[in-house]
Amino acid sequence: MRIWIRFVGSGASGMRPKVMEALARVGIEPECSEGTSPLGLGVLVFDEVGPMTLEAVRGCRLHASTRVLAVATTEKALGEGACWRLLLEGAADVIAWEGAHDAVAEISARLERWHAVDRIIDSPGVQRRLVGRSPSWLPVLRQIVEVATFTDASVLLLGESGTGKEEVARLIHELDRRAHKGDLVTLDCTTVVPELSGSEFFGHERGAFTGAAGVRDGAFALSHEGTLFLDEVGELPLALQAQLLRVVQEHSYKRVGSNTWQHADFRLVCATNRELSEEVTQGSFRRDFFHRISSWVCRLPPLRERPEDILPLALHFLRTMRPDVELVLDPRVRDYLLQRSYPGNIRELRQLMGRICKRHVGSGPITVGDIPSDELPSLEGLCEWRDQSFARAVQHALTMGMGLKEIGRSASEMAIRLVLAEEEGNLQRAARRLGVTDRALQLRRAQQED
Ligand SMILES: Nc1ncnc2c1ncn2[C@@H]1O[C@H](COP(=O)(O)OP(=O)(O)OP(=O)(O)O)[C@@H](O)[C@H]1O
Repeated sequence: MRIWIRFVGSGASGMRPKVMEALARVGIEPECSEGTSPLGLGVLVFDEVGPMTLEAVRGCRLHASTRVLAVATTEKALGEGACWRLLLEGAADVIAWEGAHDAVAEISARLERWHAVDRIIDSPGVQRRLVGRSPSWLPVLRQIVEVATFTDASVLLLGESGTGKEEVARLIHELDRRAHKGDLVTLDCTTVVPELSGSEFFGHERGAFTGAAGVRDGAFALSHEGTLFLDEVGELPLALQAQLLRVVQEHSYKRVGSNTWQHADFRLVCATNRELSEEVTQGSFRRDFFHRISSWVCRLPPLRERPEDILPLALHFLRTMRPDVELVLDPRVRDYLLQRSYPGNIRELRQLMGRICKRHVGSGPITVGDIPSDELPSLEGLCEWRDQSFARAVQHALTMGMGLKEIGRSASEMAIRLVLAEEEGNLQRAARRLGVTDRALQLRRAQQED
């Protein structure tokens, strides 16, 4: 496992030999990252949460793949809310070296777990299914992978339509490590008919009701040792939520028309695009049921919060739709895809790429003529269309109290991130696209961290 380490402050630097030796004893030999941009997993040792420490933690946010464990030399350094500040600035966890029962064991346990999660994320199984490396998406994906692989917790997926909830449910099932894994059973709660819902969920005995000609297994039995995915769980009627309380908690239930308890061992994954906690407050969703389905809540970001993923997703869809040829996007099409809004999120982008693909002929780049005519911006609206999202972002920054310097810095930081994502981390190509030299781009990134 390759990790980096950085010491901030004289007190921390003074501890360097002691820390390095202790880590080496458990087989961790980190590379010192002073002056370079840290990439991947790492440890930041500091003696106080001052501007230098906060800036160093912030610098790690530049690469979505970087994860930093902040280690205070003393417990005192974490007083007065300092650890929360570090977390909010981007640290993945915070511990104190002194005062910890066994600091090295704690560091090593965390790094090993994060490393295992990152390896799973890099595996073809995950990469094929869920594309994206943006700073808004990667932490969410890490959570999903961790909870799916290392726990049996039920998961509640929240997110707008088309953000990938069903795709994530499939991944959770795939990553489940049970030895004799059962099936993934999906039940769309919008299609559950109240009169038949009992049978749908619990199954029924022969003759339980008119038309029940034979014994039938319900969703709980079918998902035994597997995963039960309740899609659109926000649509479940209140009365049905009450009926499901016991089985969701204790995993035992009775078939309709039977007095015998059955047991089903399933992982529950629920999804909704509704704000369930608000519905709980309003009384339109049961509080007790909400708590039982939400031992782990995961909010999938809308596509507008992960602009760096738009082009990688678009190229991924092109590859799946036209596996015979490596299609590329003309710069103006790239620009169009980045400027456009996607109320239907990833599904909308996928559909758009499907339409573009159908119009495209040959094996050359996709050009503006491949964009369906009803998708084109009107001439009058063209300037506005191009400027709107940028203006909105600047407006937001101003509302947040950011000044010209910070706005300029954030804009170039974003441009660098977008281009690096598009160019799959290739510095030379990114520098060419940004109109700067490789060296200038490297310096720019280093400055952003200092
Ligand atoms: N990260 C991703 N990488 C590649 N494809 C994705 C990704 N996320 C979603 N998709 C694709 O986008 C489409 C919509 O995803 P999905 O059906 O999972 O969304 P959803 O949130 O469940 O939508 P809804 O709430 O409308 O049911 C699917 O075709 C899915 O394969």
